[in-house]
Amino acid sequence: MSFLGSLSERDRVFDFLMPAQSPVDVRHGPILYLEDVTVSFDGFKAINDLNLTIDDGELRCIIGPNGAGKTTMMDIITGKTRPDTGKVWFGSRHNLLAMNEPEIASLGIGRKFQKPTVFEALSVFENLELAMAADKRILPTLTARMVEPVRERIEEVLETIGLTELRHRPAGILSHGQKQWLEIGMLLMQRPRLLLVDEPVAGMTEQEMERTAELLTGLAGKQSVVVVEHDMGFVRSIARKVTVLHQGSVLAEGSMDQVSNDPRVVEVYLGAPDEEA
Ligand SMILES: Nc1ncnc2c1ncn2[C@@H]1O[C@H](COP(=O)(O)OP(=O)(O)OP(=O)(O)O)[C@@H](O)[C@H]1O
Repeated sequence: MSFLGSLSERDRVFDFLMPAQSPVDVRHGPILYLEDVTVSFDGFKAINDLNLTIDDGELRCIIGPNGAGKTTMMDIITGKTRPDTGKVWFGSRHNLLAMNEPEIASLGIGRKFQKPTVFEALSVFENLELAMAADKRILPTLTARMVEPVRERIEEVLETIGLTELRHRPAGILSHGQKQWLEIGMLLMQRPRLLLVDEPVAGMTEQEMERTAELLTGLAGKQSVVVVEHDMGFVRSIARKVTVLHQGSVLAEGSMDQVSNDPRVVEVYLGAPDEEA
């Protein structure tokens, strides 16, 4: 049966408009749970007995010096890197270590890499449309027969990312910040439960940073958001709970004030208080 034919057979139009197929169970605990996770590269422990929990709807900032293991941690959550030991669970139902990358993504874990990867020749709207289709080969068919729920979802996301006015402009003309928001929008099209965002404000203007802070804090609650960022001013502006990674483990965790006054954090990462600003 053709793709469009199959649509008429179904009581719902697109899977992306529905919650993740196998719901994440957070009734008795966090949405993300890492226990005693260790991974070595050629004998070097990039992640070393890491324990981390993220609550449903939480916005968590992860900071730490270069090489602390932040990227490797994200790679483990998304299934790109397999740990040597430990447990990684998404809610109480999904053991992420038993799943591959596409399976993990389909649970509703979206990852935003530092560099934006939008399709520059396509319009903002088309980029969102493209992100919606799990099978990108169906895009031409979809464009010709746009269904209302899809359009509504795109409009909703355009509003969230603040690009409604630019919806018909090619993504190539967007500023760096706008491209980053578009890419976040592309992830939102799939209604993720957990968003992992790597250095979202690198290269942004002050104004773009402020808008990004509003965007990310606005997303929290509806989904869980984990932000890895080096810009301490930005972290301070969005932070609720902050986790400091160092040598592959959690060095400190708490409010921004708590961690930035922790002498161990000052020593390995932030420097003397007067250098912090
Ligand atoms: N595939 C790999 N092979 C060998 N070593 C690796 C590999 N991936 C990461 N490492 C090492 O593991 C450590 C942690 O790296 P990671 O990129 O996770 O740190 P990070 O906290 O993200 O750093 P940054 O802030 O610079 O992005 C580093 O010492 C890095 O060199």
